[in-house]
Amino acid sequence: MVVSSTPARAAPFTPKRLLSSMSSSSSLSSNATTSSDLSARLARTTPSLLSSTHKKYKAPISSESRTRTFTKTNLHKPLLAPVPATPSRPRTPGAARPRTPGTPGSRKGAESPSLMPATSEMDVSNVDPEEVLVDFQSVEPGDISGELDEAWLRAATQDHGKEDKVMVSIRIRPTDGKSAWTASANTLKLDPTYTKTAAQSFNFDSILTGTPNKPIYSTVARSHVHAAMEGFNAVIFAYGQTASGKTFTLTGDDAEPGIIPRAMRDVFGFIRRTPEREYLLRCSYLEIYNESIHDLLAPPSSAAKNPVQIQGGLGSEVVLTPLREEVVTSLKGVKEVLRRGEGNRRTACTDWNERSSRSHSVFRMVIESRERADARDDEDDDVPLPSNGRHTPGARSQTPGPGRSQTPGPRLQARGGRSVQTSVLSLIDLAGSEKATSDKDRTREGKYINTSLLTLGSVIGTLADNAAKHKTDHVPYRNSKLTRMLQPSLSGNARISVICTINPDPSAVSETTSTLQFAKRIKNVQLNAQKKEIVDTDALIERYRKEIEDLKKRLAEREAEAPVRNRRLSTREQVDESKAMKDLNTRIQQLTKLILTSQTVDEIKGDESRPASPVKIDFDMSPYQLQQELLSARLTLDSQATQILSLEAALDARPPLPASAPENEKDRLIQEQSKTIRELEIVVRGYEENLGEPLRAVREDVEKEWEGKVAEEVRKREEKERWAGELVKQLEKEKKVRIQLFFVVEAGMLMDGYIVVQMRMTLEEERRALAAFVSKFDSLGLGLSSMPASSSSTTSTSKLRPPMPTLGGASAAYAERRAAGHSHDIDRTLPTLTEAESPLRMDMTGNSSVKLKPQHQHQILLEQMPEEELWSDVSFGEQQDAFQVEVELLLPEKEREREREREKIFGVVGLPDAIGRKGAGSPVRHVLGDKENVAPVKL
Ligand SMILES: Nc1ncnc2c1ncn2[C@@H]1O[C@H](COP(=O)(O)OP(=O)(O)OP(=O)(O)O)[C@@H](O)[C@H]1O
Repeated sequence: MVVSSTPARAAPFTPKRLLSSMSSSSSLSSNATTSSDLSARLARTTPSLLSSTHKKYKAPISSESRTRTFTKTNLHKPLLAPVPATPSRPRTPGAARPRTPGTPGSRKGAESPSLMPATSEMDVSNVDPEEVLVDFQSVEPGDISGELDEAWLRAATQDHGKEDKVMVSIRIRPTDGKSAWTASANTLKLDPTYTKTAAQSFNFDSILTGTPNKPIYSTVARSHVHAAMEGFNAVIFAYGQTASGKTFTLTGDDAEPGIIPRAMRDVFGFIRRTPEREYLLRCSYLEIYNESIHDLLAPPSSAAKNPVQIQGGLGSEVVLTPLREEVVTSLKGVKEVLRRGEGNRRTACTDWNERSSRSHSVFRMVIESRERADARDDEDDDVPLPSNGRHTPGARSQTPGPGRSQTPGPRLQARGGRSVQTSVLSLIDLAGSEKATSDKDRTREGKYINTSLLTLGSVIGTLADNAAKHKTDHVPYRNSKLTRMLQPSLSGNARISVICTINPDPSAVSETTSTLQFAKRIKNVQLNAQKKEIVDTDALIERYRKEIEDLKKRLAEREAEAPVRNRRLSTREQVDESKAMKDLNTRIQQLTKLILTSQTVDEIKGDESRPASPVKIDFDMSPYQLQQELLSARLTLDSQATQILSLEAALDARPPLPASAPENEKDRLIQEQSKTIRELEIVVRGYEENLGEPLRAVREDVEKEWEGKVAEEVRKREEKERWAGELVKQLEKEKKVRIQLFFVVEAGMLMDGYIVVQMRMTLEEERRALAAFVSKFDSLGLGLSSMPASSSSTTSTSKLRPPMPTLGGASAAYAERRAAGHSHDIDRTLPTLTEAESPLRMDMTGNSSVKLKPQHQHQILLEQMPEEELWSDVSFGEQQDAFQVEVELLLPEKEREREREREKIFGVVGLPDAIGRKGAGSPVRHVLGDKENVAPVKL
């Protein structure tokens, strides 16, 4: 924007009279100001003030007035003594630090001449706002110079203020000692050596370090100040532990002006760069001390007597009364206001800060603006008052919005069709949270401070929670003056920037962590700032009035000419003429209705007797005119009925709007939405026509290709499932069979055992019978003689020569056969079961399923049998001569040896002693049982 290229105006909205000693030089040279006026005002101004440059913002220190010693040179040296986190020990009385005054209420500001009511020329309850407007021409170039460098302009491109979240930045106070925190552009990490818990790390919009305040302003405040200038409410506040640098950030000092003075400079810079608008600026300055609100611009005596009260306004708005607002027209004026307010602030020396703020301070600027008349070239600008001299009450009322409800004072009015925007910029320096001190007064203040900060924390916590979980829980705004005052902004109708100041010292880790937790919570609060705009109805009404006058004049002229003219006109022309007159009438009625509607809003209450219908009947009309009137009224009714129908249809078709949308924005929103709908329809149509068809074709192809494959896969899967079902059934069956088989085999085995025992017994019976028979046979002398093999050739037996019985012959023959019979094959074992028959094939390991068992396990089981059982398991041969062999097998090796010896000596087979033995030691006990009374054969 090229400011210098804008042409100068003849008599624009520059202040027409000097309103304060702080007025701009252009004002000073105004015609309305005489030189004596000027010198009188200058006399009231302190010399330092007159010579002040834009760098001197610092107000004289109030009650504990002490000069700060910051200079450009010492800024680069270590500046700060480490700030202890807690008061470690009580201070010695009479130490170097200046004493805190006994009563904080005794404010030195009261003595300042500038605080006297007479000097406050800008306390302008009676000032005509039109005369104190500020525009680009009234801003002195010197007021804005020095800030417009490259970094400044670069910062202007980032507009955090547009977001619907609170902008949260951290400023780390420089320290000479060790820092417990490591900072990057957006992240702050706590050194693990200072925490016992898990590593702590925080993310914010920006992390700022160092002493210069200019980058701080560009980063955290500038976009919000601009938002306020554009019509949005904006709040910037500093929060942090005591002595962490809040006041330094907000107010600063001569060398490093803080956010407030820089914001004021920026406000005038903005006005200078906006030639199309004019502004009305009003400032107020208050503090909340021990839960009561004090007007810092009012004379201290009256401020103490009349604390400011908070009253409810419209919706969540608040009204502060009585609160002084001062109109400012230049930067110097603002500086003066700031200086007075600063001087009245309560500060005191505490254990941590030589000049600690003992209150929350709020500097507010109400900004009202409207388009400049010459920028608009509005023909109605100089419209005189209506002929009846009546103003439209709606337009004359105070400007609605935060400005109106807060305080009385001059208000900018919408004019000549130009609407007014109203917004409030609040710059807040909160008192710092702190711990109890040795001083009673400070401790009491500290309690109030901490309580209101705690309430702020819980309000923020609830708001953040509500936003995150879409809840509408009660927010305890009323629990403290601070939160109640901030209610309109915290509930969303403001752009908020918070700068949390921290002390990086390791001894302050817990306080810093709690500040960072607060910062984290407030980041989640949801905002939805809206512009406030007051539409000018006066100008519109004036326009209507003028039109009505014109129309009436034309109608009267026509009516006057009508009798003569009608005689000359054809019937058709007469109809046309009557139609034209009817149109004029209709238009007059419509405009009258519009005027009445806008006036009704404010007048109806005071004028109950006014007729409801705005149409007035003129009883002086001629019958012809009345007929025409009737005709036109009917036609109007018809067309209105049609119009209503079409309007209703249009209303139905209207896109829905949020209920909260401001009235004056609705048309624009509807237009925007209709445009978006049209564009979307075009996009959809384009998609259908261009992309839709090919995509559909591709989809169909793919579907076709995959249809068969999918069906085949489904079929295969079903088949597999069927097969798996069959398998399961088979397995079940098999399992059952195996279990049955197992039981059968078990039974078979038992049966086998039984049969074997039976057989053995039978054989044993037979053997005994045979032995008894042989003995008997021989005892009867019927035994055959033995026939040695050598003589067999000569004495061989034949049918003719049968062998002859001899005494003991049978036994001898038995012995002979025994001697020769060793070669006999004797089946010593029981017949082996076939593999299939053996019950030992079954797996008895406990598995439920029956499995085949390898043969060697059968053997292993046998091997594992005790020796005794082995013995008893030996079978007897069926042949009668196998008996001896059986005996041998049953005897241990030594017994067998002895047996062989005996055989050699006696030449006969004798039953071993062992056979005759009784008791557990007998190996054949089980076989012979109690039948061992069979005596051995004795020769
Ligand atoms: N970033 C900084 N650079 C240089 N000096 C600083 C900085 N921040 C704070 N200081 C200095 O530290 C001291 C305490 O700062 P300040 O008074 O701003 O703290 P505070 O947070 O406002 O404290 P309180 O809550 O007690 O009012 C002051 O002397 C101030 O100049």
